[in-house]
Amino acid sequence: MCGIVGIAANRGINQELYDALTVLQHRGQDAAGIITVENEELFLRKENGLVRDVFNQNHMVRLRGKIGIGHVRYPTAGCASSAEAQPFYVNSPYGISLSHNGNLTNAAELRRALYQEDRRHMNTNSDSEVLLNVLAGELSRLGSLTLQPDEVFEAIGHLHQRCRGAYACVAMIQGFGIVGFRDPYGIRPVVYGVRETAQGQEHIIASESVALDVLGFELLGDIAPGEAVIITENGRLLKRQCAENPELTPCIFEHVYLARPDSVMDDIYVYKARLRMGDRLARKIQREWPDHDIDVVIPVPDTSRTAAVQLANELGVKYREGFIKNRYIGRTFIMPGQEQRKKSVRQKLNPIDLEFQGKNVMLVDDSIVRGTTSREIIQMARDAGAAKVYFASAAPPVRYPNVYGIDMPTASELVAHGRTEEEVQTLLGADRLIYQDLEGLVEAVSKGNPSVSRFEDSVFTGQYVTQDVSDAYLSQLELFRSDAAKQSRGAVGDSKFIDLHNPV
Ligand SMILES: O=P(O)(O)OC[C@H]1O[C@H](OP(=O)(O)OP(=O)(O)O)[C@H](O)[C@@H]1O
Ligand SMILES: NC(=O)CC[C@H](N)C(=O)O
Ligand SMILES: [Mg+2]
Repeated sequence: MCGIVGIAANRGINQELYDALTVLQHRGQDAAGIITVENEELFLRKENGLVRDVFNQNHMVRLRGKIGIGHVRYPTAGCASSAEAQPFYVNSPYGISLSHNGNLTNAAELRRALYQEDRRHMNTNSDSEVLLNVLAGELSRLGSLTLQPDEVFEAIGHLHQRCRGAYACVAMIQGFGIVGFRDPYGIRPVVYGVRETAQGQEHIIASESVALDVLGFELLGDIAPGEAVIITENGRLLKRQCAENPELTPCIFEHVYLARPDSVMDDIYVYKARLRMGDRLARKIQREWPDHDIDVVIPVPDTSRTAAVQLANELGVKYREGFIKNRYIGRTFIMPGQEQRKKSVRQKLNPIDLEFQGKNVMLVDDSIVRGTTSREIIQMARDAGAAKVYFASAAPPVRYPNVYGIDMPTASELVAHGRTEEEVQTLLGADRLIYQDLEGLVEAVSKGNPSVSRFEDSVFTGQYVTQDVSDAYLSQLELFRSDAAKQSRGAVGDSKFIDLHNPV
């Protein structure tokens, strides 16, 4: 996942883009960027780091203009170099920049075709640069001197025919406006909204509705799978379905972990979906372990809190905040290397001993992925004096790699891959481990919008909705993106990179 935003307003939007990115920071902590345009001149600032570190006052005053787009990055392709921070920019045609959330599954083929057919050269391994060049290629074939909305819609229709995988995007086309679009399965989220001002309407496109709330925009809706939404420079909003067979299949993991609880996605309140995950999990415990001896339910902050509170309610057991989170440490799971992730769990969470001493505690997390957090936290609970340590996961076992914008490229790094639940329990050192069933999770999420009949749930099932993910593709991905591969290339961190980017 990454966070994307685009704003077209009647006054300077640098501060609002910045504010939107801070609200989307949970979607990517590695790099951030903003590009704006004024009088045909583009202004770009992007760098590795958190939003607050990337932009200083000098950068902000130089980001002039009433139209712009931004990005926070969590790399899932290429490497962590600042050269792959987004938005990406290409000068021809028109001057186009792009912020992308997701991951293409046919980036390598597209890259070859772009060189052979269009003589387009790319110097990074980022799939987002490929996507931008596909868009640029289509627009240069179709676009007239004064670009028309119909031409943009048609170009995006062609892009859908060529690109595979997940892409929720916002592009800025110099002299035209901004355009948001979403892949034909709608795997990653993207919404749009409007704000009335004395000077007329202003519009926003963003990954999550929470960015609209904070900036005072009214939510108009989600960009539908395959759809494109154009906001022209003079504030007109137009939308059109550009894909032939769109089918909404949103990523269910957004609801488990990725999104903020105060966002609404595809008409589903993430917060309520998480409450229902707690409900379903409680029911499973009541079914399978009616004579449980849990004294207290303790969440693993932050994301699991919502599910845990409901689980405790349903079970009629005390809910206690037994771990205090250091608010200055970000999300551990989306950190780039295993060493950093492991170290951060201990730095991030500290137990309050008296909530553990002599008690049978049930720790609740939203998910167990590599097992980094659960292993550490179970040991911390024991060290704090717990009599028994039970562990519950609001999601089913994560057993398969993700290829659509979550950096889980390697099956063998997933603690539940090829293991039974009992084996995972032993490995994590829990006295009992309970996972949510997939049916329970799907029910919890889809109840918010029963018209969503299918979710992208490959991390649990190994079934990939785009149907183009072969074993060879997965092996290739593992070869390039596993923790071990990144480590041996020295690709975690940025110190090796020079300015015209040389991938490692
Ligand atoms: O099994 P693992 O590989 O450890 O991954 C799962 C953990 O990572 C996430 O927490 P994270 O610290 O990223 O963020 P949070 O504070 O939002 O819960 C998630 O909420 C789980 O706690
Ligand atoms: N997580 C994402 O959405 C990442 C976008 C893109 N694939 C990148 O690596 O930059
Ligand atoms: Mg967590």
